[in-house]
Amino acid sequence: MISAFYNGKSILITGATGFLGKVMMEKLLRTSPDLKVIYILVRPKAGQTLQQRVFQILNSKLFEKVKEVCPKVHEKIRAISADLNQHDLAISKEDMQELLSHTNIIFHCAATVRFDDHLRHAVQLNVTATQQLLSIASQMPKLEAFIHISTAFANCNLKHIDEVIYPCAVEPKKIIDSMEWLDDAIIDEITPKLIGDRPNTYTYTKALGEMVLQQEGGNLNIAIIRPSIVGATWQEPFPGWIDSINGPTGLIVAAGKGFLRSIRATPMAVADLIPVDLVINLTLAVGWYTAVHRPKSTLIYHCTSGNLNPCHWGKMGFQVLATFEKIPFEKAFRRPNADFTTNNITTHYWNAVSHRVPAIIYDVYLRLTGRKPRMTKVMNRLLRTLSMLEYFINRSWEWSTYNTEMLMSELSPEDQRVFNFDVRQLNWLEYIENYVLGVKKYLLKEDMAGIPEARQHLKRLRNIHYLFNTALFLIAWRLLIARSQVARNVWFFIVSFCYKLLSYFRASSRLKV
Ligand SMILES: CCCCCCCCCCCCCCCCCCCCCCCC(=O)SCCNC(=O)CCNC(=O)[C@H](O)C(C)(C)COP(=O)(O)OP(=O)(O)OC[C@H]1O[C@@H](n2cnc3c(N)ncnc32)[C@H](O)[C@@H]1OP(=O)(O)O
Ligand SMILES: NC(=O)C1=CN([C@@H]2O[C@H](COP(=O)(O)OP(=O)(O)OC[C@H]3O[C@@H](n4cnc5c(N)ncnc54)[C@H](OP(=O)(O)O)[C@@H]3O)[C@@H](O)[C@H]2O)C=CC1
Repeated sequence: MISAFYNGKSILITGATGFLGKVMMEKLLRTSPDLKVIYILVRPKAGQTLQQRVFQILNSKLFEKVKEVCPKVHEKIRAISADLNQHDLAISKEDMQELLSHTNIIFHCAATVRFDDHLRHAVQLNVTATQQLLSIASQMPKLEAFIHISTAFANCNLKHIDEVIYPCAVEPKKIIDSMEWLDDAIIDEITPKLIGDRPNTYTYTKALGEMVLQQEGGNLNIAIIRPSIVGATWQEPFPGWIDSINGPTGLIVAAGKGFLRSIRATPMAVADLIPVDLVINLTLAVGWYTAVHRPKSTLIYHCTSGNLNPCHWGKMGFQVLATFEKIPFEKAFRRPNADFTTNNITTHYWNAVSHRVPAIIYDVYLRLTGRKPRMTKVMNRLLRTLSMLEYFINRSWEWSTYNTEMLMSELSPEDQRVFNFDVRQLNWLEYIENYVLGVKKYLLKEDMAGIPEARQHLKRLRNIHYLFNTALFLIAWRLLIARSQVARNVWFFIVSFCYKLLSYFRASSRLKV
């Protein structure tokens, strides 16, 4: 039923070149190959035309399967030049006319997902662009549904989050207006006050974006999806696909390559990860439901795992490390062996001992061998990233999921299978193993044939590690016995004990002969 609904439709997707957008295009084309057209708003990027960007995406591994059912995928995608940072989204008059007269469904995925984006930029993309898209949508006579992708963390200042839009202290309109005349220095000064008890501009502006939908949605048929932390594909088009470094993925890379050795996290906090294909299945089901059933009010759907199938960061971290044993990453800096820390003192200690000192030693080695030092810079970036993510791995949230469960019960058995968003069916251990494998194959583009060499490399690193530790111990001991009578006495005791033991064994072996 859902597949049939999208056939013949003209669908507009923003953020189609991003992580979620690509998976959405793929699924739509695979399950509704007779859809009329997917309009995608794409901004030009340096050195690449729009067509080149789209061509690159459609020729990637992700789209291999879809070509079996929809060989002419290229003809179904119509890229429209747009920039969500610009007034009217910088869409040409002709393109705008085409969008206005044909679009049936809008999926608004585009956003800045950077946690530390400047408030002006985050407001422009996550709030003002949403407002402008709404205004465009309100002029579309054939529009059946406007589906907005928000985040489950838009209200992360609360512990229990319901499927409602929570108001922010300052009206979004006022924020949008003030961004036009305030200079950067003043914005920097007021940012902490505006974001209040949220950790960053991202979560704050996503919350403002929701308010804009509520206040300026007019008669539009709107629904909001709030996914938690989106991870690699679970099942479709194949397990483990991922091409984004955001969220846990970057830390999996850093741990697998041996840069990340310790991380401040609460092992028993819920890791509310959700596979990207599951998010997209729910989104497409919501698109269908919103257009066909036209609910009286804007429904919000939490796309989370914690209340139905919880997994904790401790279990997840453990499984990630276990997978590195089977499937090591290539050219690791050190052997993957990360651990969780739970307080400030141990975090500072391990950051110094496991992150900064090895980086300094390696940079000294690079300098001595005539190369440019770079490891300290890499480590500093990693530590900065860790500090940004820490907020989310030391807390647990509860999201109610009545609407999501209601929707599941509205689907036919066939739709429940094709657009499966039942997270209770997910086996975490299997999922995480496929995730790590997917990071290696699709993000790092490492060949599976290189695994034996990667194992050898890890063995060499282990030997270097033992050698280094032994040398360090001997140097420390030598310094100690030069300075302390007690240490000297202990040393003489150990040496004479070993000598006596050796003499005893020699004598007893001679007696036997
Ligand atoms: C038994 C115990 C075992 C322990 C084992 C440990 C194994 C580890 C596995 C599991 C660990 C769990 C980790 C959990 C992480 C939880 C994340 C939660 C996030 C929740 C968010 C809410 C969800 C959303 O709504 S939105 C999507 C999320 N958005 C993001 O993730 C964006 C975050 N990124 C940023 O904001 C920026 O990139 C920032 C601020 C972190 C860094 O900005 P900066 O300007 O300094 O640099 P960039 O140019 O952006 O990047 C520099 C450099 O860093 C790399 N990088 C970027 N992001 C990450 C990342 N997440 N992890 C690691 N590395 C990252 C980037 O690729 C660049 O590298 P280059 O080599 O320089 O190109
Ligand atoms: N990933 C996650 O863990 C989660 C994501 N979400 C939400 O899901 C949505 C998609 O996120 P995700 O796919 O991960 O993000 P990505 O960063 O992968 O993609 C963002 C998309 O927005 C586009 N975009 C950004 N700026 C502009 C602009 N000025 N003009 C036109 N397009 C622009 C990007 O285009 P370009 O390719 O040109 O950069 C890209 O297509 C977002 O709304 C996010 O808030 C919610 C919860 C978790």
